[in-house]
Amino acid sequence: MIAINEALDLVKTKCSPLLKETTKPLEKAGGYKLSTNIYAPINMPPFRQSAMDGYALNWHDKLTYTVIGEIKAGDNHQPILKKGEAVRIFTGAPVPDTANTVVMQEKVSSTDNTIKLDDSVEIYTNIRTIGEQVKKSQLALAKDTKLTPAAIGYLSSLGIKEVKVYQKPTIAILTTGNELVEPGLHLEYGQIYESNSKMLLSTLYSLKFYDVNIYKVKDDYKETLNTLDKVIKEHDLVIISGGISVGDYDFVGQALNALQVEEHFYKVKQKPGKPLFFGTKNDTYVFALPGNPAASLTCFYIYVFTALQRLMGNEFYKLPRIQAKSESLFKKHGDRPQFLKATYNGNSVTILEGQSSSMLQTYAICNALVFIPEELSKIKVGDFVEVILLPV
Ligand SMILES: Nc1nc2c(c(=O)[nH]1)N[C@H]1C(S)=C(S)[C@@H](COP(=O)(O)OP(=O)(O)OC[C@H]3O[C@@H](n4cnc5c(N)ncnc54)[C@H](O)[C@@H]3O)O[C@H]1N2
Ligand code: MOO
Repeated sequence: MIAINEALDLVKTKCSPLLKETTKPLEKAGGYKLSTNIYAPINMPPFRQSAMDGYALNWHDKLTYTVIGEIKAGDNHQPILKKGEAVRIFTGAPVPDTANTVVMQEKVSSTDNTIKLDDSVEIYTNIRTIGEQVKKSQLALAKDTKLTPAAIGYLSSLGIKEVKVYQKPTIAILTTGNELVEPGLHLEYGQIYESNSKMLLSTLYSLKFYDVNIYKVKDDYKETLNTLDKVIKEHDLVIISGGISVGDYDFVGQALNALQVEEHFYKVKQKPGKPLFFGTKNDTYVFALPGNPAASLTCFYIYVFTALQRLMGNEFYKLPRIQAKSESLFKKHGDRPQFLKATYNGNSVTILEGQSSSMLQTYAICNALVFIPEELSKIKVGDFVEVILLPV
C-alpha cells in the first residue's frame, strides 16, 4: 500500500501529453491546445474603424464643421473630407482616410448640416487603427495555447474556420458486476442499478472529454480479459469500475496481470478508495477504480483528473485546495487519510453525515471534499481544514 502523495507523483510522472494531431472546426475546438502556430490571415481590424457613434472630422482650428454625408457599419464608400468637413458615423463603420478624429455625438451640438464641438474634444481619438490587435502574417496565437471561448472568438474574428489541435484522449469506461442492472429495467432481488458509468461519463463530459465509450462485463474472468484486451488496444485511457478488490469474483487484477499491464501502484493508504490500481500498457493508461460509487468518484477526482490534465499538457492544473473553517465535529477512525464529502459555502465547510463509500446521496449534494491527513484524528468546530473544491 502506498501513500497518496507517492501515488499522485506516479500518476504525474507516468502520464505525459498526448501529441497526436487532429483538425477541428473552430466551434468544436474549445478546451483543446493548438498544435501549430497560427498566423493572422488579415489585419485586425482590417480597416480604420469608428469606436463611437458620432462624427468623423477633418480637423481644423474652428469648432464648427459641415456634415457632408453618413457612413454606417458595413458601408464601403470613402468620402473625401476637406478641412472643416465631417461625416455622420456609427460604431464599427469605416473611417475615411481623410478624417483624423471621431467625436462622440454627446460632445457635439448639431443644426441642419452643421455641428459645433464642445471645446473639450481631443484630436486623434475613437479610431481603431488597421491591425491594432494583430497585423496580417503576425503570430496570432502560439502553438500550445489552450483554446478558451475568447480564443475561439478571436480566431473567428480573423476569419479562421478550423484549427489543428492536439487530440484529447479516447476513453473507455468499463463496469464490472453480475448485480448491475440498467436503469429502466426491473430489479430482481440481489440486483442494483448500475450508476458508475453514467456518473463517470458525466464527470468526463463536464471536463469536456467527449470521446468516451462504455463497456459492461459480468463477473466473469474470460469476459473481463477479452473486453479489457480490446479496450486497452483501442483507447488512450481505460477507467475500470469495480472488481479490483480481493473477492473470489473480482477478476480485474487477474486480467490486468494476464494482459501484462504494467502496475505502477495497487492499493493506496486512503479512505475511501483503498483498492485503487494504476498501470500502463504500451501507450494506454489504465485506472481500476473501486466499485463502491463514492470511492470511484473520489478516486476519479483525485487521480484520474490529474492524469487527464497531464495528458492534455496542463501540467500545473489542479483542483483548487483552500483552508476553511469547519462547521462540523469529525472523529477519524484508523490511520488512513480521508477524503470527506462536504459542502463549502464560500466561507466555511460542513462535513456531511453519511460518508460511506457506497453512498452517493451525500455526494449528490456536496461540492467539496475535506482532506483529513493521517496524523489528524479529530476535527473540532472552528478548526481550519483543507478543502478540495470540486468542479461541479
Ligand atoms: N476482504 C476485503 N474486502 C474488501 C476490501 C478489502 O480490503 N478486503 N476492500 C473494500 C473496499 S474499501 C472497497 S472500495 C471494495 C472495492 O471492491 P471492488 O472494486 O472489487 O468493487 P465491487 O466488489 O465490484 O463493488 C463494490 C460495491 O460497489 C457496487 N458497484 C460496483 N460497480 C457498480 C456500478 N457500476 N454501479 C453501482 N454500484 C456498483 C457493488 O455492487 C458493490 O456493492 O471492496 C471492499 N471489500
Ligand atoms: O476504499 Mo473503499 O472505497 O473504502 O469503500
